[in-house]
Amino acid sequence: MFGRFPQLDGIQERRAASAARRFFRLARFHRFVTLIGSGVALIMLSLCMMALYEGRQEALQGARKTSQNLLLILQKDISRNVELYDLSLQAALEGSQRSDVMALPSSLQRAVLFDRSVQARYVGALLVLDAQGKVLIDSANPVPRKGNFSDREYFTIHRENPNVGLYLSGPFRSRLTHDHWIVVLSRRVSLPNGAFGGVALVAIGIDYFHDLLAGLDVGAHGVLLLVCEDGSVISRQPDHSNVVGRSMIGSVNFKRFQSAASGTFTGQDPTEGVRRLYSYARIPGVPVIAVVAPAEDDILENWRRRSIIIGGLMVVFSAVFVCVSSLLAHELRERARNQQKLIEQATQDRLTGVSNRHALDATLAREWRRAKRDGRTLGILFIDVDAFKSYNDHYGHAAGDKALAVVAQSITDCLRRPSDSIGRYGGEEFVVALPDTHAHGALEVAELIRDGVVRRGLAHAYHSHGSVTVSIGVALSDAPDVQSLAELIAKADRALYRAKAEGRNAVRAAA
Ligand SMILES: Nc1nc2c(ncn2[C@@H]2O[C@H](COP(=O)(O)OP(=O)(O)OP(=O)(O)O)[C@@H](O)[C@H]2O)c(=O)[nH]1
Repeated sequence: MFGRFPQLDGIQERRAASAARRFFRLARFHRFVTLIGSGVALIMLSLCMMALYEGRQEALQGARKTSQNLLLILQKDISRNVELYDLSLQAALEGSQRSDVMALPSSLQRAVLFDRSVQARYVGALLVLDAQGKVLIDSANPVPRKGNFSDREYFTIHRENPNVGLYLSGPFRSRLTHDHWIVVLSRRVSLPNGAFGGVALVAIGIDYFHDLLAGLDVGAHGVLLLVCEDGSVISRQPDHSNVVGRSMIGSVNFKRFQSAASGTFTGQDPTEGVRRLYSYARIPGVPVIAVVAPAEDDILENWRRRSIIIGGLMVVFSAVFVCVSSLLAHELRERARNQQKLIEQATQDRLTGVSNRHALDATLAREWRRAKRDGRTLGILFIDVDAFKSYNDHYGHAAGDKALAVVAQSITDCLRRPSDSIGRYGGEEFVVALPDTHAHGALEVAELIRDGVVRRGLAHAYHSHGSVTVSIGVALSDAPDVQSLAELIAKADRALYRAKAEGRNAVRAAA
């Protein structure tokens, strides 16, 4: 029953403590691994989305710049040509007002009035009309062609307003050139007294605008447009021939073109349902608005393709990252569990669930050191199950094991402070450590334990008390003859011996 208390192993205790620390670190950490993994994946996804969004904005910005450049080309080309045609117009107009020029022979007169620009590809004819609208001078024919143009809008505008200056008409079909679409650049002829003397005009074939737009690329679904400020379409790419001369008045987009000298906006083409990035500007010197409108789908086509690849890869990568984090967390959790099992196996008595001898030794050593350091009293209860040999002999070893587990649980139930601890010392012997406990308290706990075991009522017909009982020896570390833990245990052991000798089911304090 009584054995010598062995030397306590400090190294083993430290190892157990460090294993426990590792376990708690792992246990705490694995909960955060999935969270951190998901957080990192989310951050990576957000950064990728931001970069893709940035790419989208850059693509739109690039398209806006390209459109501005195209507008500039349109503005310069049209302005320069209008300026040249106007110079020819002014020369012809001034010449036609000089009597000496008009008195020249026809071929000489034409050489003075018309420079070579009137032979340019897109110029239909340069005409000077008299106050009744009849052709006075015709650049295309030495004998002026017959016709009266007093009903034309440009004619009435100049007749009614002397201050119009250079006027560009909307597109209309020419009477002189087989119904070809033209626009007319015109100036008023004023007599010396200021009265209306007719109109000088240059007819420009609409093909000029068409060819100009056809040379520019705005993507497969883009649109280029030249429209008069009064709303009549001069040219459009594509669908040029179907829309020339049509009015855009009432169109939402046209209202926006009118709202400022230049600008950009994203809008829907009402007839085609295509979203386009519209850039528009007025052509200096003439009442014409140039519009460059690439389709949003064309602008973003490359960006979309890139986004799908990068975004898809990023989503897959993030998912893999989260999966790996979860696997890592799972692995850590398993390790923590195994670590916990190992700790339990290393410190727990399998049969009773209380601390095994190894852990008990470590606990007793620690509490002894603490008691000595803090000047407090450590109480020790040495507990032995009475007549356990005969219990085993009569009820069998398996029943004996169960009885030991019941006794251990009964003892554990009596320990009220968290610092109190119990361990299986060996066989049917248990030791309870009661830190910071004086004689009165230790005896009280011992009595509680003894009584508790009796109350369990585990039948033991071959024991004089009729049920399983325990005997308890109590010793305290503040006794003058106790100089070491081994002496303390030995003292408790001796007190237990007395309890056994004096009838069992008893508590005895060390003398
Ligand atoms: N079932 C079981 N029996 C055990 C275990 N450990 C020790 N024992 C038995 O406990 C008995 C202890 O007997 P003894 O030391 O003679 O003491 P006792 O019969 O309890 O008599 P007293 O202590 O004088 O009351 C032995 O028969 C051991 O085999 C165990 O884990 N399970």
